[in-house]
Amino acid sequence: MGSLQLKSIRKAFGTHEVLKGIDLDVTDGEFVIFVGPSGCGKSTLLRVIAGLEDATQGSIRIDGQEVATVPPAKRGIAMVFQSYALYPHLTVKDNMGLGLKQAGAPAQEIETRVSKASKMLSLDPYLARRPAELSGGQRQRVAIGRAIVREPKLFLFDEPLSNLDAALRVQTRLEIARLHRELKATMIYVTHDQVEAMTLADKIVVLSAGAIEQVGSPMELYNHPANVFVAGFIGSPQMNFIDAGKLGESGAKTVGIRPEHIALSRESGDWKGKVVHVEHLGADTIVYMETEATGLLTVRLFGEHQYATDDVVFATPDRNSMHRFDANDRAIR
Ligand SMILES: Nc1ncnc2c1ncn2[C@@H]1O[C@H](COP(=O)(O)OP(=O)(O)OP(=O)(O)O)[C@@H](O)[C@H]1O
Repeated sequence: MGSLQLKSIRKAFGTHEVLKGIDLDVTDGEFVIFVGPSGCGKSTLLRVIAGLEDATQGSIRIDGQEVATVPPAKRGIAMVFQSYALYPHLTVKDNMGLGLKQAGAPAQEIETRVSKASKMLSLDPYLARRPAELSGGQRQRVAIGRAIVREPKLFLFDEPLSNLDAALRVQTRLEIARLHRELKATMIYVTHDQVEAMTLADKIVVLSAGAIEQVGSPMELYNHPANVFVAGFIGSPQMNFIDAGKLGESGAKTVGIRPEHIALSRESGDWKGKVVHVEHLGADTIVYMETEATGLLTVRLFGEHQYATDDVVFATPDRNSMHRFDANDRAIR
């Protein structure tokens, strides 16, 4: 079991309030991802859950039990850090078993659990090595293995893949998804990476300046962002925002349209403009254009296209996919 309830969590460092009243329910087995701009409080929230920081106020319940005053080691939590935090002088096997050993588990039990985790993570060939003799990806797997052997109620990950190169990030991301399926464990994960958030999460929590902007499944956030902040934060390239007045849209202040919901033509369309830059990504082409009606517009086209800077083009938005926001930047449903 591993459910988590946060109620009115506040955290201040001196007079600087970093978390401004966080309420969140995580159900057993859920994969929850915290995203938000740098400094919004993601890591602090994770550290408060782990007990590495004390909340200034609020309640934290794990499986219904208040843990705000329970020390980190007794919360049934295992945390995986970006920096791996392995002991350099211990072998992989001893690094993985250390937590259990310190908790006084019998040697046979440690052996069994380490062996099971090392098979899950394909670490068997490296058990006798020390961290310095491993690649970054292997070290991160050891750090994950060390968390698994403790059989925690909650796994907490703080940007675990950000020190890995792009290919290894993808591979490790798939491994974490598989582990989540196999372990059916509750996981809470902080990342900067949109793709990680969209592909791993059951539920994404979007934070800004210490408060929750929206909680929802990846597709809920993508299709129904609650406000301009979430609309601009989720999705890459970013949603286009256009002054509603310019489009003759009454009742809205801002209209949002995602780059993938705009069609381009050389002959005709709603907004005439000029291409200012083109990015050829192989599978996609990103066209940046300037139109009188909208200002700078980003358009994402599937496949290869021969548009070039200074071409005159017409953009047509898919009107059914437009988002409308009121004067308070809230979505109009
Ligand atoms: N120990 C501390 N003392 C004082 N201020 C702190 C401390 N830890 C964090 N902060 C401040 O709290 C705010 C939130 O920091 P936090 O690390 O939680 O943000 P984050 O969203 O994880 O950022 P990033 O994405 O850059 O890692 C920042 O303004 C940071 O400077």
